Amino acid sequence: MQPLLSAECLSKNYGHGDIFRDVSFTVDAGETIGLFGMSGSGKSTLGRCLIGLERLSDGRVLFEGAEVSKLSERRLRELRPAMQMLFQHPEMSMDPRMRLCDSVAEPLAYHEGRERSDVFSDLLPLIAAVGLRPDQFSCYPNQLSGGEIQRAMMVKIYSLSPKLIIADEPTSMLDMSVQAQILGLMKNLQKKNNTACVFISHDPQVMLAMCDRIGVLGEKTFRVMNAGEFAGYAADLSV
Ligand SMILES: Nc1ncnc2c1ncn2[C@@H]1O[C@H](COP(=O)(O)OP(=O)(O)OP(=O)(O)O)[C@@H](O)[C@H]1O
Repeated sequence: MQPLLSAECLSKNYGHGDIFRDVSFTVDAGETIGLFGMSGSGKSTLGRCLIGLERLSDGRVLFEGAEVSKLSERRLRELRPAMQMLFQHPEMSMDPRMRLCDSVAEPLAYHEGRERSDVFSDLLPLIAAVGLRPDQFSCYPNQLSGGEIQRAMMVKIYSLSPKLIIADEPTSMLDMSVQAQILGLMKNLQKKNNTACVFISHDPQVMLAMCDRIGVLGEKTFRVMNAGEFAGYAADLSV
């Protein structure tokens, strides 16, 4: 079976030497693969390259067999709902002047050519699934907590039924108990929708809680480990 995503010999440099080099891995439908590495190792850059938000220096990314960098603007726009990104600072992905009901409904409304208010009523089951109340969506982003905005962000992203989510440290700004709740929600939604995920984090415990396999970005090296192997590697790091 063809993988959902194939990363083949990826390299990136900004003109001052490679940030990462020779990165290869695959992601199957419904699978979560971690990207782990120290600060500055290139995790976020790699995540952006995977879905065509940033240009690679070398190598190619195939999404459902099609090379992402060779897709036309139109095809990339059509594919956008299938490839979503969840960020560390969800408030930056929400327009501060827009009520949350409009923000979360906007992508699906745009994609399907419908009114936002019409789309919002379709999102009620998803809103319940992430543990929010519909009335909270009358608020502006600055009226909710970080955990609540990340939940609202999940409504916005999952409304598009993505096949792949690049989650870039989505819980690192949240306290431990809220972090555990959000990770649990992500796991449930992924399982229910068979969504694949590339989960970026520098926290070994989060990697082990979320990921089937983990790609470790080292000093110009990249190695994919299974969870057992990674647990041993992480234990050595903390000695
Ligand atoms: N647009 C850019 N232009 C030049 N250098 C960049 C750019 N974006 C990232 N970098 C550099 O690439 C390197 C990797 O950055 P990146 O943010 O991908 O690392 P990271 O592993 O996600 O780090 P962190 O865990 O601290 O978020 C850093 O040295 C950064 O300064």
